[in-house]
Amino acid sequence: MATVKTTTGEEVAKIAEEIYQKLKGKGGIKRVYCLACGGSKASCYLLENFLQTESKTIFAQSYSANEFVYDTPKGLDGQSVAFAMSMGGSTKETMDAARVAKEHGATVVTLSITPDAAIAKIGDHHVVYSDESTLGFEAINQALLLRFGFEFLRLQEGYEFYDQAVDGYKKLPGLCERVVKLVAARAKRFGVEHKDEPVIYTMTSGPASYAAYMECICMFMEMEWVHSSSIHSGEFFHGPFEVTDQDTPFVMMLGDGPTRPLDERALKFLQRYGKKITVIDAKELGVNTMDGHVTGYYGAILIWIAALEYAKGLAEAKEHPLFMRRYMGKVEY
Ligand SMILES: O=P(O)(O)OC[C@H]1O[C@](O)(CO)[C@@H](O)[C@@H]1O
Repeated sequence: MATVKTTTGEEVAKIAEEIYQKLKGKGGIKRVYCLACGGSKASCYLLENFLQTESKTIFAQSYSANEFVYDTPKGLDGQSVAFAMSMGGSTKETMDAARVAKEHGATVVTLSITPDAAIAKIGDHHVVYSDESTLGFEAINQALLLRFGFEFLRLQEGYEFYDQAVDGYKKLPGLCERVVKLVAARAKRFGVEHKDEPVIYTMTSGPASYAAYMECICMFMEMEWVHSSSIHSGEFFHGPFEVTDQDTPFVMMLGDGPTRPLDERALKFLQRYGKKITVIDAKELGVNTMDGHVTGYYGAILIWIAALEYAKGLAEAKEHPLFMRRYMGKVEY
C-alpha cells in the first residue's frame, strides 16, 4: 500500500507565511474560523483555544460546519482565514462551509487525510494529516492546526514561546508513542470494568476540553453507543455534580495548563463522593519533558491519545467494533 505524504510542520510554517504576507497589506489576519463536523470539529479546538488565549489581534472561533452555512458570521471577510477540515475529505456540510468562506473572500485552508480529497479543490491551500487512531503520530491534525496558530502569532504579534512550541512539536510524536504503551494495560482494564456501563461521563477544562468532548460524542456515543456527556470541570459544581454517586463512572482528564486547579477540584470531589473514577493525567503522560509554557496544549493531545486507547479497550471488551454504525451512511438524514 502506497504511503501518503503528510504535511510537515515546516510546510505549515511556509503556508502560514504566505497567508500572512497576502493579508499583511490589508491589515493582517483578523479572524480565524474553523469549520468541520464531529471529531474533525473537536480537533479544531486547540487552534481556537490557543488563539483565543494567546492572541491580542486574532479572533478565533470553530463552527459546526452547517451552522456557519446557515448563520454566517458578519465578520467573515478578506481578512479572515478559514480552516475547513474533513478526515474523509467530502463531508457535504464542511464542503459547503468552505465554499461560503471562499465566497466571502476568506483565505481557505482545507485539511484531510488524502491529497486528492474533494474538499481540497475548494481552498487556497491543502494540508494532509495522518489518522492518529492508526498510529500516525507524525502529522496529527490537532498539532498541525496548532502549528498554524504558533506561526500566525509569531508573524503578526511576535510569540515569545515560539521556540519552545516548535521544540514541543518535534517531541510530540515520540511522546504519543510512549503514551500508547504506558496506558495499554489500563485501557484494557478500563474496557473490562466499563463494558456494561450504560453511561460514562467525561470531564476536564482548558485545551483538553476537546479530548473530553471527542471521547464523549465520537468514541462513547457514536462508536460504542454508550450514553455520555462531556462536562467542564468548572461547570461541574454548577449542576452536573448532583449526579455523582458510587455507581456512575467518570473519566477525569487532568490538563497541564493554567486551568489544572479546576480539574483537581473536580477530581477531589469525585474521589470523596464517587467511586468509578478513571484519571488521565497529562503530567503523568510525560508532557513535562517539554517547556512549561506549551504543556497545556501538547498535554491535551497526549490526553486524547490516551483516551483513544481507553475507547479501543472498551470496544474490545464490548466486542463492539469502533466503526460499527446504525444510522451513519445507512439511512437518510
Ligand atoms: O471528518 P469527516 O470526514 O468530515 O467526517 C465527520 C464525521 O466523522 C466523525 O468525526 C467520526 O465518525 C463523525 O463524528 C462525523 O460525523
